[in-house]
Amino acid sequence: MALSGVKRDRGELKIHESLDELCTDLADYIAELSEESVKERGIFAIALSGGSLIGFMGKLCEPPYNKTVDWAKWYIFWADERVVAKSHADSNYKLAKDGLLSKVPIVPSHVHSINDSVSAEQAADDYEFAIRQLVKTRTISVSDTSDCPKFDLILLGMGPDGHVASLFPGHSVVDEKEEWVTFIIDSPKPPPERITFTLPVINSASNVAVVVTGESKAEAVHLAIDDVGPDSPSLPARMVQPTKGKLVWFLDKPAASKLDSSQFSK
Ligand SMILES: O=C(O)[C@H](O)[C@@H](O)[C@H](O)[C@H](O)COP(=O)(O)O
Repeated sequence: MALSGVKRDRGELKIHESLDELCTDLADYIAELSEESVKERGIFAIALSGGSLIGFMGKLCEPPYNKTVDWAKWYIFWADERVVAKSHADSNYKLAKDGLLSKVPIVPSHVHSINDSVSAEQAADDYEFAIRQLVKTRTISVSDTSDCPKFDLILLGMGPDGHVASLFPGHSVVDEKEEWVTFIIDSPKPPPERITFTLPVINSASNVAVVVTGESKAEAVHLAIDDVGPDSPSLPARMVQPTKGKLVWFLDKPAASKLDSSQFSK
């Protein structure tokens, strides 16, 4: 059974005994949010990331979810994308297409991937423009407190350095406040050219889930969640603090192994 706890300002923590348990819990969580959102506004606007996340979402392609989720109402976006051709092995679009989107009946015109034939800067501008059009028509809701888009769900992974989306520690993109989508051409994790949602957009979402597994990330999980004091490095993952939305961490035991355990109950 998963351990869970709520940490003030750091959201809900769910710690799983096994990856299989984590995947089932994640599929349940996404399916429930999809149902709620479709009931409320007829649409589910979800932003994906790359990395191991897509593999962890695999159960959505299996019964019962493949038949019970209202896939026709899903609109797909990317919280970050590598600026490579959509057919390239590094493409987050390709990862999601092969691992999820091609296996469930999503409407092709609801899949909003980046323009991969222009520079990173242009791709970020084009993506922000596309999102602005969809906010205008309320395919994506709008935040009550800013003019930012309010995605129904943003799914993030986290690197061992504490990066989320393509917001890397110490990089100026972490401080971007004006743009919704920005770009980098010097990513420490290859490939170097990427576009990424900015923190104001991530923090305007109705729901944000960060999915993190493995011992190599335990220290960053600790720094992102525990009360570590002002002298500790402020990781991008720690800056994920939805203003009004709900934050949930999906962890396995190795990733959670350095967390202060006093916050959990069975
Ligand atoms: O495009 C990317 O590189 C990702 O979106 C990135 O932010 C990823 O989510 C983390 O690096 C975690 O990746 P893993 O789960 O594979 O470690």
